[in-house]
Amino acid sequence: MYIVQIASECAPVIKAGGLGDVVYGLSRELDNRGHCVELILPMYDCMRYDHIWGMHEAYRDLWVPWYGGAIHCSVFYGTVHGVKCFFIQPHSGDNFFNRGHYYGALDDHFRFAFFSKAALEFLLKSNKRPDIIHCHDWQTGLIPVMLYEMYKFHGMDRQRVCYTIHNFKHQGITGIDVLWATGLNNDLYYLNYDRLQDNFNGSAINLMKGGIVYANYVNTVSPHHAWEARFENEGYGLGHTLEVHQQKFGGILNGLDYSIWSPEVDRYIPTQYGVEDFELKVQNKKALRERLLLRDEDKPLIAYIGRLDDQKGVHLVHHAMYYAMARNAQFVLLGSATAPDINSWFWHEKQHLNHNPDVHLELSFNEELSHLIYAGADMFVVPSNYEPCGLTQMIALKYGTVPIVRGVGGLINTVFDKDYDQFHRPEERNGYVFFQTDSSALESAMHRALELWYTNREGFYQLAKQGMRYDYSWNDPGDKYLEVYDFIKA
Ligand SMILES: Nc1ncnc2c1ncn2[C@@H]1O[C@H](COP(=O)(O)OP(=O)(O)O[C@H]2O[C@H](CO)[C@@H](O)[C@H](O)[C@H]2O)[C@@H](O)[C@H]1O
Repeated sequence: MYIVQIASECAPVIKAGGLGDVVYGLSRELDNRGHCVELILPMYDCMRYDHIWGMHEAYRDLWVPWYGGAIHCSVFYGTVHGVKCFFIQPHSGDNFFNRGHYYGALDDHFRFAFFSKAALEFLLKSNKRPDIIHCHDWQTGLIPVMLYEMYKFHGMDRQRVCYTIHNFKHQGITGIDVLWATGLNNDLYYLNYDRLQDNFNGSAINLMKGGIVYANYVNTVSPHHAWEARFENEGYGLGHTLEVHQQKFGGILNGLDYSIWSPEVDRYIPTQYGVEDFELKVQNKKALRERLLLRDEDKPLIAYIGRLDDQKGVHLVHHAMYYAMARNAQFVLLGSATAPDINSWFWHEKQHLNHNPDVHLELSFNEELSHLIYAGADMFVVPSNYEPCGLTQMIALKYGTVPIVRGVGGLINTVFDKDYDQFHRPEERNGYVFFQTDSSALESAMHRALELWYTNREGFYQLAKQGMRYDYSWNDPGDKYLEVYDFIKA
């Protein structure tokens, strides 16, 4: 099958979070199975060019219609660790992708609407006719809309779209100007409840809703979150739209690329290990402590890695840090915040705890360090408010780092409580789960994990090894996406 993925991220060249991992991992999986997979991405100034091989200009004069005129673009081609990628570079005063960051500009809706338009225009002009176009999140929500309302009439009538939602909170709610910019124009037609009109703001369009309405198949990234999005408030206002389109909506759990995320082959950790030689893991704990100048004593080490965002339950992350200290454990945090208040809160904490030999806050994005933390920590907290899938708990499991998670979204599909899980036998359980959003709920789960570490070390290691035996690779999700593609293919 010929599959083109269109997305705003692809790890490790462009990674702000889990979207990048998934776009890369799924593409590689499908490629390994013999399918032809190509990616179309924006050519950001700040992406990691050191991960692109053989970059060269592949299409010189791509003129992308935009408002009444057209924007001149070049398309570059290169491979990212084996995955074929096209990068779109517009030459215009708007500097859409030369902002020094991926997201967070005031004109983000225009930047990614332009990207969506340019990606389709590139497919059209270069005569690429994939069986499946797979696009992701609000940034590419307009792709199925433009495909079915415009490009279909220019010879792209056999392309089918799978649309994956990684985060319902960010939907791309914007004014009708975007319709005029992209040439969809007819605002009365699109500003309709059955099409792009936002479900709550009648004069705004919602790009994610457009993706849901027009795509041939829509999914979010775990079965439980698919349920939450429809029946609880986790669809952030799109619940009714999902209800209307329920026959083409589902949940497919993300996978992990174990050629990158496995302690047996990880290039970024000093000592590789697996279930059989689990005792070597402690060497990475030592290396992590050395690197972060933490005291080397017989104490458990608890970690958090992730965006510092309301979604991630930052108040509980903060609480976990102080609870760890109160329980004579160590805590390492690697995260970055985009919201100024959360950012300054954690910088303040960092200064306050700077000389504490049991805590380290690393407030940056650091892919290499994240590997050492997964390998070096004993426990890993994920106290999210909501979590469509969550990759960090799955990575932690693979590294024998016991996850302590809140029971929401994909966390509930992947972590099974050692003491209370009712659906898995004791030897299949792999972590700790709590449900409420208050600090005592978190404390009770952390307490159970710490007690096991302090009073029954062998039992704790046994639990860690049970986690390592789970297979959260792309094997199974790869099958599921291919079933979807087969089902919708023309
Ligand atoms: N400061 C930092 N330094 C280095 N690495 C860092 C880092 N902060 C985060 N990471 C890495 O980024 C990834 C984050 O994965 P998450 O599942 O938490 O994704 P996120 O919430 O961004 O994305 C959304 O999409 C993904 C993918 O579908 C869903 O799993 C998730 O639930 C949904 O919210 C992990 O690989 C993690 O190691």
